[in-house]
Amino acid sequence: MYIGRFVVVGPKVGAYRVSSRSFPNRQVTRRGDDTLTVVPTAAAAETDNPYVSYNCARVAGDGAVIGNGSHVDPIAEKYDRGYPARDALVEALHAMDYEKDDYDTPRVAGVVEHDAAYLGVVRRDALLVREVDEPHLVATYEENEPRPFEFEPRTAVAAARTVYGLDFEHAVCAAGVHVGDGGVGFGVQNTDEE
Ligand SMILES: NC(=O)c1ncn([C@@H]2O[C@H](COP(=O)(O)O)[C@@H](O)[C@H]2O)c1NC=O
Repeated sequence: MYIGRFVVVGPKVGAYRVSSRSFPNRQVTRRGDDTLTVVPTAAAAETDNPYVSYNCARVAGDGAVIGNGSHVDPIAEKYDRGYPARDALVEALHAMDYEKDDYDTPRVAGVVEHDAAYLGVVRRDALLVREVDEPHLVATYEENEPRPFEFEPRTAVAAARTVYGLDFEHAVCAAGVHVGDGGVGFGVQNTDEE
């Protein structure tokens, strides 16, 4: 099954996976200490599609923000300025709305804190934002309603590796986050890594 891009978040651990039919030549790279970015690889054809490169994970507020597009930045900025995670998700997802592409692709996002997690999706027909106390998944296609999801990893690296390996089609790259007592850790899984 193809579900496109998706996030899985629970307290302490979360992950984001790029799955893509149209733009497979992409990877997650670190930008400084507090940001992960999706960028085209050298093999990628040039495109003016505005949705293929963006910050997919940022350290912010009491934890980390992940998501499938440029809305990650305003969510992180609001959350960092003191908005509760729920409100940062609602405001930024509502302001940016679903993507204006051929598929009306939803925007999905998650916030991971040490003791809580939040996820949201803005689609053509709905804006849903929810606090969760166990891991949940939401994706751009098919699985576009947040639902509980069994997710065992306990580190950022394991979270990235786990979502990359899930049995949904067209895996491209993935980012993991872990929010511990000592701060936020990131993990990355790209196609050419073991
Ligand atoms: N965030 C992303 O990495 C991303 N990659 C592709 N899209 C959008 O989704 C459309 C469909 O892409 P695909 O066929 O790869 O599922 C693309 O034309 C583009 O507008 C994206 N936008 C949202 O998921």
